[in-house]
Parts: sequence; C-alpha cells; structure tokens
Amino acid sequence: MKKPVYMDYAATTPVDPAVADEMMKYLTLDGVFGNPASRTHAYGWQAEAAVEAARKQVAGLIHADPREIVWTSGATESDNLAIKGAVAGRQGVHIITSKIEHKAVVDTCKWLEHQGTDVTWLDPAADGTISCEQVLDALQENTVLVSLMLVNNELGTINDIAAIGAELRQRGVLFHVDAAQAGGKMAIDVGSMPVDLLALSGHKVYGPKGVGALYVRRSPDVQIEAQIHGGGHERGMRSGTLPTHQIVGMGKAFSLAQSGLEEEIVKLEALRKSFLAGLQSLDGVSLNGSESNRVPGIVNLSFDGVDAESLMLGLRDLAVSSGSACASATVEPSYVLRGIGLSDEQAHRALRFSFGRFTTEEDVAFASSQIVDVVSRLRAVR
Ligand SMILES: Cc1ncc(COP(=O)(O)O)c(C=O)c1O
Ligand code: FES
Repeated sequence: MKKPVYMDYAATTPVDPAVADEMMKYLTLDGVFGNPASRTHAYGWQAEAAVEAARKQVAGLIHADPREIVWTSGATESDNLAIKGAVAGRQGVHIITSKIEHKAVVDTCKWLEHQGTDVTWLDPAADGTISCEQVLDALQENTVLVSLMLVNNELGTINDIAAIGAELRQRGVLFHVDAAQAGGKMAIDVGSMPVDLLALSGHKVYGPKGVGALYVRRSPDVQIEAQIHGGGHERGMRSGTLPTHQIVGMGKAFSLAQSGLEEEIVKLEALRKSFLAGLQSLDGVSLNGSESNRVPGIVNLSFDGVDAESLMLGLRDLAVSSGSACASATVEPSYVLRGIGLSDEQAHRALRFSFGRFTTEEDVAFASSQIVDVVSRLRAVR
C-alpha cells in the first residue's frame, strides 16, 4: 500500500536520520548505556557528559543557560510542572490563561480550578492572538501566573510573548509559555523574551517522542515545586532516571534545528505559498488564524459547503487532521476554532495541513490538486 503524503507535522515529526543515528549510540553494551546518575564509574560519567552536552544544545536553540533546562517526558509534563509547580501550596491565588491553549495547559488549569485556584480564561481575537491589554486587564492583586502559548498548534498563530512578558516582568507576575509548536519554527531568545518558564517538546522538532524540557529562569530566580518526587534528579525539580538516548536525540534535533533555522523558514514559506497558489482555482476557502503573525508550516483552512470529515475521507492519499491529533478521535468541533469565533458549522469545515523538513514541492502540488478535486466533487454532489 502506498503511504499517504504526510501533511501532519504539527502532530509529530519523523525523527531526523542523523538524530536516530546519534541515539543508537546510547543504548547497547558497546555504547554509552550507563545511568547518568551513577557517580562511581565511567559508564555513569559518560552518560552524564552526554546529557550535559544535550542540555547545552537545547539551551542553545532558545539562548538560555544550560542550567535553566530541566528534562521532562514532553511538553505535556513541562506544562504540568510549570503551572502546578508555580501554584503548589499557595491558597487563594489567581492565574490567567486562554481558551485556545493546548489541552496540556487547559486541563492543568481546569484541575487547579477544581482545587480552588481562581482562573481567568481569556478569549482570543478572531486571528487567534491574545493582546497585552487583555492580559493586563485581567490581572488581580493575587495573580501569580499567566500561561500562554507562543505558537498555536491548530492555527500556527504567534502571540506577542515578548511584549506581554515585559509587562508581566514589571509587575512581578510569573509567565509560563508553551513553546512546543514554536521550537525549530521561529527564532526564540529568552534573552529578549521575558518569560520565566517555557515548555519544549522533542518530537515536534525531528527528535524522539517522550522527551521534552522546561526552561526555568535563573535570573531573576524562578522557584517551582517539583511534581514528581524521588531521587532528586534535575536539582530536585523532576526525579526519575534520565533517558540518555532520548535526551541525546532531543539535543541533536535541537542543534540541527538551530543551525538550519533560517533555511527551514524560507523553505517552508515557499511551500506554503505553492500550496495556497495550488488552491487558487477554488473559491470559498478561508484561512483560519492570523494572516501575518504565523509560522509558515501550519495552514488551517475552512472550505465552504464541505464538511471536514467527508473531505478527509476523500483525501485518502494525504495524512492530515482536523485540528490536533489528541482531539481527532472526538467528533466535537475544535475548541480552538470555536474559541476564535467560528460557528460549529464553520469549525466542522476546517482542516489543518502542516508540513516540514521532508516535505517537497511535489508533495504540496499533489496535496493542493487533490484538495481541488475532492472539494469540487463534494460540492458538485451537494
Ligand atoms: C502547543 C502544544 N503543547 C503541548 C503539546 C504536548 O507535547 P508532548 O506531546 O511533548 O507532550 C503539544 C503537542 O501535542 C502542542 O502542540
Ligand atoms: S498532537 Fe498536538 S494536540 Fe495532540
């Protein structure tokens, strides 16, 4: 069976072959398999050195100090650690987030809400962005944390995190940013972006699944409570034996992302243009999210008169999704699209196309011609 063309890079990316090669060296007896926490022999020291080299690589992509990187199992855990860790043990506090965050943030904040934390859920603008003014208007005396995403996973829209962060810094309110969809897709510099906590994922950046990181700022020093207790790894912030091969993979992936960033952005922008140009013969297509504040690899489109389920069935030769991978099992319309003001009907007509490092011009040309065919056919039989 011929595999469909992969157009779901926002759900996950294939591991870069150079990353897979590197990871293989950290598994078997003839490689570096030791426990990085073993202090008494060379097996441990070598593994620790590999983990620290990877920490530098991940820090490098966001211009952080390696000591500010805490390894986790993925952005979901990083979000949980950041948000619960900032609120833990504090009664009567208030936090702010938005209605179109990833479930890792939404459900963590809902859980805190059930525990008695006061939560403000901001409504984004129609283009999917949250404004500085909105955040400032929502601040209260007891606000301890704001959590917003840098790039939205369904829309590709970028928030002005630097501006919001600058205001929050002045007011001494902690700022957590989910950057899972931003890593490797845009420049991120925690030097000019005043955030306190920032979540990253390995598998969105051509690294392996099941590994991520949380950036925790050292200056000014940010204190969060551990959410997983045990051997005191990661300076007590996240216990558990470090998965050396996963970490090495994420490190390699992030260093590739850093060295190839500009080139990759240019390439993806060109692919996006070709893709949209290929759809020009169709009318009744609208772009969801921001026109200008966006990463190039995620394109969310609504097709008038065509529901996404039927369209996806027709697009058997393309691997796409109607939003986030986690939500694909449910037939509920996307809460993100509802959150930016689309009706249920409009939200049911949307598909997300996301491309990346291994997508070719042929792939996007094929994709757009398939879409034109299937949409025209579905509209003709209405
Ligand atoms: C914005 C965003 N946050 C968090 C996550 C979760 O990341 P992970 O799969 O590493 O737990 C994802 C990916 O699904 C995402 O897109
Ligand atoms: S894959 Fe991104 S929402 Fe789950």
